[in-house]
Amino acid sequence: MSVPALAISSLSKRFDRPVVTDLALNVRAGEFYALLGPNGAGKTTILRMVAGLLQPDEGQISIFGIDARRDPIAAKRIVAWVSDEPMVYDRLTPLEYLEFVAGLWQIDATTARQRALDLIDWLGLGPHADELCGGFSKGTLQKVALAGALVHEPKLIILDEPLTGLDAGSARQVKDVLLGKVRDGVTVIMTTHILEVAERMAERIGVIAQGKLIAEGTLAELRTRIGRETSLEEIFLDLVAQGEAAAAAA
Ligand SMILES: Nc1ncnc2c1ncn2[C@@H]1O[C@H](COP(=O)(O)OP(=O)(O)OP(=O)(O)O)[C@@H](O)[C@H]1O
Repeated sequence: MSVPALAISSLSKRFDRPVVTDLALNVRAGEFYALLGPNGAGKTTILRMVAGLLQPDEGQISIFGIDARRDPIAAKRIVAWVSDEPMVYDRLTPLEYLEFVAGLWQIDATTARQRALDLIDWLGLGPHADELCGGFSKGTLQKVALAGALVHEPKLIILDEPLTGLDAGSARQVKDVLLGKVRDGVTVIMTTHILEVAERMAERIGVIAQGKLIAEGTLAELRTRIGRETSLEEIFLDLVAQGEAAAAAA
């Protein structure tokens, strides 16, 4: 069996209260995995720990067999993190920004330019290629940030609500780029509140409530679990209600 893209075990994090508790989660290499859950369930906290941006209190995180807590630099080399708050340099154009990021990864200039131009093309950033990022709308910035996260050709792409604030055309471009990456063998893990996106794009869906994985599977498996032929929205609401009732009873 191939090494999983992500293997999390016994992961816990508390702030003023427990936010992630004894979490186990596995994502296969090459899989498109959607993480769903109500507001405040702990999705971003989990993904920030995976991306090495937040220190867990306990637990193990393995990324393609690399112990991400012990060797965070090796893990970061193969991971992309795209947050829902895009941060790019205002005084650079998308091309300059992408070449700058490629330079940080020590990618040679010719390869960097080609990758930057490809990403600009795939994400429909061509019309803005020579404008400064400082003047961009949130949606355009979101696409530049995504391009920046992909320039080192990561094996695992982690996205927190990547489609928020994007118009239909931009959302389509981002979805196409992500599906293209999965076709090329890259693993994608994404949080979303747009259930239709999870339904259409993800091979497996994990449902988080109160920092725990309360259900996981293909849409068909989740349907079987609640025993009704219904929409993902109904399945989601049912599972979350069950998870919260179980947590309250514990
Ligand atoms: N740095 C922090 N300090 C204190 N509490 C935090 C911090 N980061 C997150 N939290 C709390 O942890 C809980 C989980 O937050 P998190 O952002 O992980 O949830 P989420 O599932 O991503 O929610 P949403 O769907 O609303 O984005 C929330 O109650 C949040 O207020």
